Amino acid sequence: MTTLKKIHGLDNLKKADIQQLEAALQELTNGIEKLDQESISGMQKRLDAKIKPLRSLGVLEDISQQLAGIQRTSQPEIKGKAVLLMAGDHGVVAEGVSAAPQEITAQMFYSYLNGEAGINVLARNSGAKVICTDIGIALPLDPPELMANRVKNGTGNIAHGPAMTKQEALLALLTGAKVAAEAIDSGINLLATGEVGIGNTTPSAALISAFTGHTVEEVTGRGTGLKDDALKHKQDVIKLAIRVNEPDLADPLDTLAKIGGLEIAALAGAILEAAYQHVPIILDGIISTAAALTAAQIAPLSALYMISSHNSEEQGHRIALKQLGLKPRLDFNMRLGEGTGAALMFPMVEAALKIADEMATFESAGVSTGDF
Ligand SMILES: O=C(O)c1ccc[n+]([C@@H]2O[C@H](COP(=O)([O-])O)[C@@H](O)[C@H]2O)c1
Ligand SMILES: Cc1cc2nc[nH]c2cc1C
Repeated sequence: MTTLKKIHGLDNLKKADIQQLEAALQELTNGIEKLDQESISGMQKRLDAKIKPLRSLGVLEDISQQLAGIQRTSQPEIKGKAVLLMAGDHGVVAEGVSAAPQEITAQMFYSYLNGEAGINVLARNSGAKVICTDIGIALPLDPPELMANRVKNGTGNIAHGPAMTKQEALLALLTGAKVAAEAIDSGINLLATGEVGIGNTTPSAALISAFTGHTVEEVTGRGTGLKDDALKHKQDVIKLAIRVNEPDLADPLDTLAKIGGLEIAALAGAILEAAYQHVPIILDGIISTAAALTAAQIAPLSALYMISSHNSEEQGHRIALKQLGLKPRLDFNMRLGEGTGAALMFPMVEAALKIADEMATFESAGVSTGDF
């Protein structure tokens, strides 16, 4: 993995003050462009010449066109794939909002590094790397270098106060951007989002409720497996968190800092960086999509670079996708997170480009054309 010298004008994010971090984010968001329409039309022409009724490959054709628009060529290529897995803890677990104990975040982080978790298996299956970042685990890690990107040891308890300061949220976001930029610099040009963080379906639901206007009940699910009573309690905690913190909904960074999470901020930054660098990014489940919503609130054009994957069992995921103008493509009753749903989408994206590259045309195959 390469280490970039500068990220949006800054040499050392940790040493930057809030104005410098704000300026870097501004530079990042201002640089996100629309997709290239000429390349999209060029891809559509290529697809329309293939031996099939027009548009008969449906979503595969949509994906080919999106990739053409993103890469700004009618001949897009995938050179390398990676899941960016961000790990962070949540002070709100003290309220009993998760069925799992907090130490699992750190324990699972080692499993990812050892290549033995669900995401490692599915990423390997698709020939993708898993790039793991501790952005805010609560426990110390060994060796300490693993904590190089950590912003703080978990968020504050949002039932009592803000998750992060604005400076911490900016730092987490730009660190996520840096991780994405390093991956892209190493030759990766198809990214996917992944995360681990016990308790993180709580801030995800809070953000989705804040950004979509849907009720807390509509967007809150059972996470790792809460029973009925505990689900009702989780909803009450989320309502309390929104009441106590009074996020300024017109200011996405304020909302992210007050009721979000460190890994959510890092994923939002990674998504913005992917868009900035004309790289498509596949979204995983509810936490990834809460990050994507945050990114789209900061820079609406970033949504054009997102590819949806599955429909998480976690209530609220579909609502968040809809707000982004996306539909789930796989319905596998999954709710693991880590990027597992997104990793299943890698072969679909590659299949879409293979159609454009390998399928015969009416002319090359000598197949008759007609009104279809
Ligand atoms: O991706 C999803 O849609 C998803 C749905 C439910 C749970 N998770 C994972 O489970 C953890 C969060 O669940 P919880 O109950 O602790 O909030 C976190 O590590 C996520 O990766 C992930
Ligand atoms: C075991 C376990 C694995 C996970 N991976 C992502 N979130 C998780 C939560 C738990 C509880």
